[in-house]
Amino acid sequence: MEYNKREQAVLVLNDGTVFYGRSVGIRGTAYGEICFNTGMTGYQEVFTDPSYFGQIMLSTTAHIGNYGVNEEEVDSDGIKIAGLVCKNFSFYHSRPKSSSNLLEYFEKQNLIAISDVDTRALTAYIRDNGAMNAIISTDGTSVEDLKEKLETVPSMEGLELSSKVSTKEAYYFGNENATYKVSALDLGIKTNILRCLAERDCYVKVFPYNASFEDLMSFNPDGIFLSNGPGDPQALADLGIVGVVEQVLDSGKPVFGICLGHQLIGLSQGVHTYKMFSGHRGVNHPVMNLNSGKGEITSQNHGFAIIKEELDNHLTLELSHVHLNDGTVAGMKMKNKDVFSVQYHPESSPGPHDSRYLFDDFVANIQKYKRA
Ligand SMILES: NC(=O)CC[C@H](N)C(=O)O
Repeated sequence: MEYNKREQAVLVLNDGTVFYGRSVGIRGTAYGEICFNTGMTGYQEVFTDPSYFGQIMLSTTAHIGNYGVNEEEVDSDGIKIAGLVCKNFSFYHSRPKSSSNLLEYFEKQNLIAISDVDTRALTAYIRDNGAMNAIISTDGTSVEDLKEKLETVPSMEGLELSSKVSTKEAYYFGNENATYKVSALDLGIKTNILRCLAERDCYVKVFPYNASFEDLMSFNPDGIFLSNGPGDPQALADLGIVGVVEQVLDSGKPVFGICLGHQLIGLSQGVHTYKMFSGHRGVNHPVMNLNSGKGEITSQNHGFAIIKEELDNHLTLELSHVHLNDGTVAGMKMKNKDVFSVQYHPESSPGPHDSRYLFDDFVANIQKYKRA
């Protein structure tokens, strides 16, 4: 359909603020927490990242869709965001490696999306007013009805969402003749993490979020990986998963945690998480590695974080990486164990590869463990 013939669409924020645009997905309404991602490229990886489940994605980059869709550039089995808000949506794309255009992809995957929104104003508004729920509608529902619906949408704080995106059955990833074996707890794992492990000679068995410690050990792993994922980490911990994490840390095997996995390691050691005023989502977040003294530009996607002060003089944990924009906890390690975790995304899909060394460090810990 011609661009200027697309139906009018509307976005309503929790506080009643309204923005208008045009529908560039299917007809309907979608709701969730609205969050902005500042990455200029990598939209398909972002849309399929399970950590975004339940969130309406606001893309600050001015163009979405211009390089189409490539079936290989996914981080899970399909789109995970609840809806999309963007400025210019491209109905035409140009790229030899693309298999279709973004509109067809949205239609196939049932995504509700609106374009032609003043995304600069909207981003500034959310940045100044903090994380909030929103609803977008492309089917003509009145603003009054949308406001009413919005009142019933739960806050992200207190929401457990790993159960909605985790695998139902355990599965294997990589080459079964690889040198190392890793058990991964899937709390909403991004496929590129599995690729990064497989590339480093690891054969991975991926377990559902509610796997027991015994399940994870049944693979006789040389190391354990705790994944990223959506929702409030405390709500997931309350399901009892924090007890499994504690057993994993006590096992003496090397452990690596990313994002939600990192937050769970903290919760298992008695430190707390909090909901950030405005999360970190993009591909240019500066982080300092306190051990090497080097900076790294990282890919990030989180709305919760570890309370930094609680790491001061902590019995078992110490700070290893700091976010240079706001000083928040970007990474930590256990004092007497080969256990470390980061709040950001070293698999960087999308994003710069500065932090891929963390996968090498994990494998080095695995080698050390196997030698001992
Ligand atoms: N990428 C992630 O794992 C996100 C973790 C958690 N859901 C947060 O928003 O902080």
